[in-house]
Amino acid sequence: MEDVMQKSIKASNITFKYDEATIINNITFQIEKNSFITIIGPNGSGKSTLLKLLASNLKPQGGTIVLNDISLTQYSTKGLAMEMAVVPQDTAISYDFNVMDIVLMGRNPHIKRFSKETHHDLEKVKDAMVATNTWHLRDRSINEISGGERQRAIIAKAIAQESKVILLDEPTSSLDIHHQLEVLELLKSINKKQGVTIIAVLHDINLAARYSEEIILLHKGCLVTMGKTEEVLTVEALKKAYAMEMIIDRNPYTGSIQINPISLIKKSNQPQNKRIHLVCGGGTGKGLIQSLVEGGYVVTIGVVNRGDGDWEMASIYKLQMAEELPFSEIGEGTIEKAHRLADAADIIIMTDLPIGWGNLKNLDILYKQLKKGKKVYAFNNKNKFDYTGGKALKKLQLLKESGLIFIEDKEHMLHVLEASV
Ligand SMILES: Nc1ncnc2c1ncn2[C@@H]1O[C@H](COP(=O)(O)OP(=O)(O)OP(=O)(O)O)[C@@H](O)[C@H]1O
Repeated sequence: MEDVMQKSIKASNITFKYDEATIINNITFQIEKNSFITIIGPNGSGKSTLLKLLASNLKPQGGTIVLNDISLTQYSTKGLAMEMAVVPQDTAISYDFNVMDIVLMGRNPHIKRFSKETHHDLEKVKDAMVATNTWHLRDRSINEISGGERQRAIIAKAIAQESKVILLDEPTSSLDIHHQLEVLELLKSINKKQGVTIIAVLHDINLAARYSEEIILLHKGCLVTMGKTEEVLTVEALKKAYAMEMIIDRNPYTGSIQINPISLIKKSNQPQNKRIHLVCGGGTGKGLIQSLVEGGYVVTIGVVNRGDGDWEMASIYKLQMAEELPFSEIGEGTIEKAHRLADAADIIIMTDLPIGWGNLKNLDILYKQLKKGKKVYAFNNKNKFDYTGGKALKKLQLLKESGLIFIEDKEHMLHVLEASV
């Protein structure tokens, strides 16, 4: 019993259909009080429909939704409005009210029948309008302000309503980046300071990652996963929902996880099984790997250390690799594998990677292929190259004498490859 009381919302096996099409398919989840949760998923996955079900604007054909231990079906309109405010996706309003009148409507559940708003109601309205930066718009017609201003006004109405749950459908969709952050910061602050549960549909995964503590991930009306943001936003889960490869790292400024989608669409009229072996490491080859794979080349990698940026990118594309344990010196078996991969390649490229004692043997791969008469390219080093006290530089000199071709950067390399096809 105690457990149930803690839950703000409990949805059990909810199913919703439009005609014969199942839009929400047997979804079960619980949302704790004071949560900041976002619903994400690709277009048409059922996010808005789920929000409308939670708002009781739609009724599920199967399953139940319980708010604070009471089924949604038991609430009167006013009773539900005391508990829950809704900011819909479409904020267009057909009547020509001024902005303050609209925000004041948020106080309706609190105003007794046939009574007028009190000073307290007006104070609440003003507070909400100041917080959403709409107070200066109070006398303007709701239909004569911008879409972004209207969105903020509707959020002000929801805040003025003083309910313990606010549902929002894409609250930042028509806002510029400044107002997006302002609105999400505001929602975060009322979530933290006033304990208001925020449930928002967001299509921007990075904003969801930055602001929400928990995420519901939908795909074709089914729940892919739900849980703490960092646990839900995994490459696997996102791949399943969005049918795209993504790289996940951390935003160095905000510390929140950051999703970088990678397109896998291969161009058709492209190079035809030409094999390229890439000697890279430490993330110096990430961009090139992506461009080469998307360009239709068969790319092999190595030796790289497991877990580094290039290894991660190559793993996403499932490339053949000669890989070594993290921070380990290249072993005999691994270098042999790298030689075999390079033997099978038409072209060898070395990125702008630093060479230390651990990966010095990688230079031997280049030397062997030069001796075989293959084209071997190396990026002109912009960073420090030699961490072996001169040994790597000596080997580089030998490579130069053996015909190593230097290129400037990734774009230059792609240009050279294109010209040589
Ligand atoms: N009124 C309706 N009648 C019939 N089908 C509908 C209706 N509203 C939505 N749908 C369908 O239900 C599915 C889910 O729509 P929904 O708007 O919930 O998805 P969504 O994830 O919010 O999408 P988006 O990211 O594009 O806003 C879609 O296939 C949509 O075409």
